[in-house]
Amino acid sequence: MNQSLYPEFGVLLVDDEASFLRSLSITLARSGGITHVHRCDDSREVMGILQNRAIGLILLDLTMPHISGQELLAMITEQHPDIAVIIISGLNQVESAVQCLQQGAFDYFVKTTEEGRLIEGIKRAIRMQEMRRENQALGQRILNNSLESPEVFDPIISRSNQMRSVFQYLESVAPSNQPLLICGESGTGKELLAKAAHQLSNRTGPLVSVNVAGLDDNVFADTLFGHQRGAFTGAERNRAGLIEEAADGTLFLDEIGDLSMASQVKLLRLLQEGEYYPLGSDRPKRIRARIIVATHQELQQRQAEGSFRRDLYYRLCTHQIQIPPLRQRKEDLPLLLDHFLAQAAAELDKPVPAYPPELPLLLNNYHFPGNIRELRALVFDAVSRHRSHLLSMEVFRQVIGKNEEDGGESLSQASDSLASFNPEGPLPTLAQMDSLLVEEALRRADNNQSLAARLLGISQPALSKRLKKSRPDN
Ligand SMILES: Nc1ncnc2c1ncn2[C@@H]1O[C@H](COP(=O)(O)OP(=O)(O)OP(=O)(O)O)[C@@H](O)[C@H]1O
Repeated sequence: MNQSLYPEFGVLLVDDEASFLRSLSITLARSGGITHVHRCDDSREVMGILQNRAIGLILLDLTMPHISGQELLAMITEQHPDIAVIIISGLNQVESAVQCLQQGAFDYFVKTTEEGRLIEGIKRAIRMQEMRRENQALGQRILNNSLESPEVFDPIISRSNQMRSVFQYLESVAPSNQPLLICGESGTGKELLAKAAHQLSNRTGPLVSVNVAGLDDNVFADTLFGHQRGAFTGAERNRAGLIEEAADGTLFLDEIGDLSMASQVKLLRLLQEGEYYPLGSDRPKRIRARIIVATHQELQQRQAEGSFRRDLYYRLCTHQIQIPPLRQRKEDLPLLLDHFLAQAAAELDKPVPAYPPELPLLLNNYHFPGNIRELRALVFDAVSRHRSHLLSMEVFRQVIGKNEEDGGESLSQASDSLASFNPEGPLPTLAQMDSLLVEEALRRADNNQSLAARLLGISQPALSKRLKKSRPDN
């Protein structure tokens, strides 16, 4: 994608007055950053241009010699129904406006319309076209179950279908200029996905990342927008902000859920207007970076509490990805375990250790509150302490055992499971529950008694005693 051009598809301006075309293209570039523009001052050439160029939006005059705008509109909506048409007419007539809209025009403006309103209307049409194209691309990928650039996802180890859908979605929205919101618990790989999105966008500029949690509003503005010499005491030189550093690339704002209310207003304005002012400057600059934000917070809950702006949330969530936590994609555990063992061994300059067959079972029964980051840390710790040829389970047992003892998440998970009792059926007795739990633990532990005992929070001899009682043949 050519980064100096926006949007990704062409915008065709059609008017018999060449001077109007010139001034309109200047306005589009200056006030809307819309630069992917073709001009045509001869209505007879329009249909030929549509055959040869990838046009997504047409700004069409009505009164023209040879073929009138209204005739052209009829031809375009019939032969190219996927192209949006906005009428920009010298005539301020309700009747012709209504006719054009009925014929399929997206919007209708008169040439004297205030510039801001006109640009906003054109941007609305661009956004709609972008989303339509993304939807089509996504539908196609899901139907074919395909990825166009699978190599981009190589660093993200996964065989989960949920993650595959996330990758397909990411490929469809990566070329867009609209913001991308990545949500997911801490350690699920949000930053890795932001990197993949940047790579897929084929932008020529860099990926610039910043964690905005806890940034005071002035620091936030200075970091993003930069400042002019003399803007405040100590500002001895002009300094470019990260938005400028990320020009033609991607600006990744991590932990957006923790942004202060004052900074949320600044970010909203930036996204709405596409412009910002470096501190101390009264000359606006246009943003040329795509914005990706990530958070581990529930933004909808933060809105309800009043600590996250609703309008900002709606701006950010045009494209949204929810990464599932590791406990919901346990099929990834064996792959990740092997991946981190190899990585740790290489980094620590040791041979890749083998591990006892109980290890995957133990991991499989853990809820990983810290997700993949936690698994990675556990494996690195185990490999660094490892001496014999077989990896010791001790590191894993210490952490996993401690977490289970602390209750916390696992207690709430246990009560989630209880919620699955049929409220209208009879309640099982304690004795029945006792044996159900033991059976379930043995199933999950693949009949490994020491692991099953750990899952049940009892010692192995205690479990063995119960089993002897309930299954005297054992
Ligand atoms: N699917 C994966 N395959 C390989 N490594 C992964 C995967 N997911 C995450 N990781 C690794 O786990 C660690 C945490 O990932 P990352 O920093 O992307 O998570 P995050 O969701 O951004 O976390 P936080 O919310 O705390 O910022 C990194 O070392 C990353 O390389």
